[in-house]
This record gives sequence, C-alpha cells and structure tokens, in this order.
Amino acid sequence: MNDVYISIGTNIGERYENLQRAIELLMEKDQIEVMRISSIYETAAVGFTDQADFLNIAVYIRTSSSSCEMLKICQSVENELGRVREFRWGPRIIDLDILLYNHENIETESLLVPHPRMYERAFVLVPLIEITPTPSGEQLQRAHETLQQMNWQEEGVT
Ligand SMILES: Nc1nc2nc(S)n(CCO)c2c(=O)[nH]1
Repeated sequence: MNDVYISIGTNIGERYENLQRAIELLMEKDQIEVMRISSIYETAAVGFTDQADFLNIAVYIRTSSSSCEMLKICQSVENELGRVREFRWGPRIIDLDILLYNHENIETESLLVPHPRMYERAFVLVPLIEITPTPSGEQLQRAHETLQQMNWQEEGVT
C-alpha cells in the first residue's frame, strides 16, 4: 500500500459541496482508503489574486494505485466535477494536486512529487501539517519559515 497526500482546492460554485463531492468520488474508488481529512481553510487566492477566495483541504489516503494511476484518478475527479481549464492560475471548481507519494521523488512530464510549490504555499502546508502524523523537524522548520514569511493568519473554517 502507498501513502499519498493530496491538496484539494475550489473557488467556484458551491465550494463546500465541491469538496464533499471530490472526497466522495475518491472514497468510491475500491483501491483508495481515505484515512484523514484536514479542516477546511478559507484563504485568499495566491498567484493570480484577482479571483474569489478558495477553500482548501489536505487529504491522506492509502492506495494500491501507482503514482501515475493516482494522477489519472485526480484528473477524473476534476473532470467529473466539471473542471474547465480556462487559464493556468484561474478560478476552478475543483483542483486536486498530489503533494506526496510515500517518500518518493517523482519527475515525469506529467507529475512532479513532492509538489514543486508546496513549501511556498501556506494554503497547502497548514492543512497538510494538520493531518501529517509526525512531521519531521525539517518539515516543520521549513513550514514555520514559510508561514512567518507570509505573516500567516489562520482564517480557517473548521
Ligand atoms: N489560496 C489559494 N490560492 C490559490 N491559487 C491557485 S492558482 N490555487 C489553485 C491551486 O494551485 C489556489 C488555491 O487552491 N488556494
């Protein structure tokens, strides 16, 4: 079995329902067991800031799927919820990003794991740390430095 951490975000439509539906679709997969789900955090958009606030969570799953199969599953969930990719940093009904796959480093044309921007994004780190059993000292230090740089004020909605 593989330990996989996924970041899920949404800033279009019925955001809470989008998150719930995405988790339901993951749970429906025989090869996936959803182990932990973080609190829901409402955060201002980063990157392209002229868009609605996001709701973000992190999810820990155990799966027999390969990383490539997990990518396809995440894309199928996005398609099922009607994701339309208008432009790269734009608004989205749902977005699933694989953050971690075991302790592996994966670099293919379609998949980079650990997610290349995860340590720069408080909206990823805070939910992830909430559900990570025992983050290493280095992970905590890097996350702490990121949050300090961003003057992170938790606006989480639990
Ligand atoms: N707060 C926040 N800002 C974001 N900017 C982008 S792009 N995204 C989409 C994920 O890359 C987000 C997000 O999920 N949350």
